[in-house]
Amino acid sequence: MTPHTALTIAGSDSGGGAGIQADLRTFFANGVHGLVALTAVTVQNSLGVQGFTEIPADVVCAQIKAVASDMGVDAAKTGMLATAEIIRSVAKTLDELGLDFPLVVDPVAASMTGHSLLREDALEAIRTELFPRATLITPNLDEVRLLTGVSVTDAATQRAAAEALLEFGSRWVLVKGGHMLGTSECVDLLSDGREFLELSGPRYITENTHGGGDTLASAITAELAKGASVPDAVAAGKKFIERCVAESYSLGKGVGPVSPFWVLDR
Ligand SMILES: Nc1ncnc2c1ncn2[C@@H]1O[C@H](COP(=O)(O)OP(=O)(O)O)[C@@H](O)[C@H]1O
Ligand SMILES: Cc1ncc(COP(=O)(O)OP(=O)(O)O)c(N)n1
Repeated sequence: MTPHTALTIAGSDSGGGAGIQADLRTFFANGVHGLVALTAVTVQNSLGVQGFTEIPADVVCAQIKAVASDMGVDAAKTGMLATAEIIRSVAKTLDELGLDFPLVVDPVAASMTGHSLLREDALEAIRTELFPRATLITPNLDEVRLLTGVSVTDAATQRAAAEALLEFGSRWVLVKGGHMLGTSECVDLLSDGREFLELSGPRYITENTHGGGDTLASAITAELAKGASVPDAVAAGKKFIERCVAESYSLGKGVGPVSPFWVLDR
């Protein structure tokens, strides 16, 4: 049987923990065929990002058009987009394609080691060009602060952040709570402005969470590709990432990756 398809528009991580590497294995683990539009090649390992080179915007868009026109796209996600020019071109290409599939926008601004993954002005371009086209946006708390100025420290500020982010035009927002300090639970807040759904799970004690945001967003995208509603897709994605964090491992001298290997025993 031909599987559903999910497209990732994102950068490559030479360390294999995040970016398209994380997206493709998550798509596979969730039973969808992964398609790729590569935006940048990063030089990185467990200690951080040493640099990156972006792919020309017309080549990024040519990849999207090539797979969409031939294979079809059931859902798409964006990760590292590198430059404002790439972001504007991707938005235009999605419009040309009619954007008739769900779009998950993970507004990746920096690696968890603090290295920027965007050139100047690019986060603003994600906000203005992609958020209004997004089915769901999935910022972490650093990205929430950069985008809205809201510092999330508890449930009330998490809700205020969700409301502020929805003003930018996405249909749904997931304010991820992985970086909330002093909590024994990891609570992600999903909202469309009417419903506010708290997705709560145990906080595992580990430093090795590289690729966590990418893995969650691509697990959600895979579920959307198969036809799930946004709340069901996010609930499934949260279960998937929890297990990946629980089984994360050390690799290299710095931050290790979340683990997809448990799916082999399913
Ligand atoms: N230590 C942890 N234990 C369990 N789940 C976690 C942990 N850290 C992050 N998560 C979950 O992983 C996902 C990614 O969250 P977060 O770390 O906030 O974003 P990002 O990886 O983009 O920085 C969220 O669903 C979050 O709740
Ligand atoms: C190519 C690439 N894309 C995304 C990231 C971000 O990954 P990470 O630093 O692990 O942050 P989260 O996955 O936790 O958001 C990256 N480093 N490289």
